[in-house]
Amino acid sequence: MIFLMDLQMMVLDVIYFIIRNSIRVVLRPRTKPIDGELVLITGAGGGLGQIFAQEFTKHGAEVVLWDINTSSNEQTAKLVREKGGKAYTYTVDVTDRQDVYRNAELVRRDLGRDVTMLVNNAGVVAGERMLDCPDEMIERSMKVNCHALFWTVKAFLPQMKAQNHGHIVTIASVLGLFSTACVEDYCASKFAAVGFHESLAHELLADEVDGVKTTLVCPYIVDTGMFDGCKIREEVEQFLLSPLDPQYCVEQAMNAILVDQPLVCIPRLTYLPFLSRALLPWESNVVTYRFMGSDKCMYPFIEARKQLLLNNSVKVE
Ligand SMILES: NC(=O)C1=CN([C@@H]2O[C@H](COP(=O)(O)OP(=O)(O)OC[C@H]3O[C@@H](n4cnc5c(N)ncnc54)[C@H](OP(=O)(O)O)[C@@H]3O)[C@@H](O)[C@H]2O)C=CC1
Ligand SMILES: CC1=C(/C=C/C(C)=C/C=C/C(C)=C/C=O)C(C)(C)CCC1
Repeated sequence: MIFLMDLQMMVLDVIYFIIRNSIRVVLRPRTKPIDGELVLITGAGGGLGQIFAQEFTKHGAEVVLWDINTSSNEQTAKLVREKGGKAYTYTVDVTDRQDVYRNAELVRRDLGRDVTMLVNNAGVVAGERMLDCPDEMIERSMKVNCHALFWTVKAFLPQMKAQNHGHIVTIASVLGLFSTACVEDYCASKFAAVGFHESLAHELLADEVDGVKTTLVCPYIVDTGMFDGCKIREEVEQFLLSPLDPQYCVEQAMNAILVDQPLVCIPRLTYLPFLSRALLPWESNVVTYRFMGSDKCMYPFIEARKQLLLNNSVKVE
């Protein structure tokens, strides 16, 4: 009897959330205020990190900027301060867990308060075909895109849980939900990041830590330079899916974060290949990939990276 009542409640809840989320696509729910929050962004010196820092500042939050590259990180801080915001910079290699724990402690001591929002944004890609890819590059992708999530979450989640207040944001990728050829290191690490994030979100809910929110951000190609050269079929790119403007991508991510949305794919159209991967036979997906030119979309990207490396080594010599 209790089982049947639970089943009925569950079905009603499922229907309620489908309707609620469909309405939310049209009528955006009210955004939460984040003035006074302390937001830590990793990879803050990069394309998206720099814009995230400015967007969080616009909403009144203070930002702690972590990057392995001191000068680009300082550049982000400068942009934040020019906008009247408060930024604190730390040079951190997120793959080095002792460096992460040490700097987390430093942040706590320097600022005398806890980080309340963590944006795991640092990311890398090898940009080599599987068999040409040096082992160290594969390891680096796994360490930056996946292992680092464990270290930063271990460093900052305990205080969020203690206060029952916080937000963990993971910048993954659509390539963490479906894959394509020649980015094995990246796909493996981003699928892992998605798995990590979702399991953590379930853990928080199972433990009834309802004040710590989670948002998984999965963007398509963004024009930051990271995937320069990556190209699908011209007609599809032109009429359906062009690379995202970084500012647009971050604004969409912010919209999701500020309404505590658990998952956002940017643009929305990329939910489709995610669904078709799960629902259609493998071969059906393969023919779709061929038609859309997404089977070989990384070929020009890898060529461009090779060219870049060649030019750089020529310059060094
Ligand atoms: N660009 C795209 O097409 C897409 C990107 N994404 C994801 O968005 C995120 C941001 O990407 P984007 O801004 O384009 O990339 P960028 O390369 O512009 O920025 C990444 C930043 O992370 C830093 N970083 C790299 N390794 C470490 C490390 N070990 N410790 C600390 N910081 C590190 C980089 O420093 P340095 O420059 O010195 O290497 C760089 O400043 C990534 O997670 C990426 O995977 C998702 C979908 C699409
Ligand atoms: C595979 C695939 C597509 C192309 C996806 C591409 C090209 C994604 C690139 C993503 C990047 C570079 C993410 C970085 O994090 C389409 C056209 C959506 C159609 C269906 C399958």
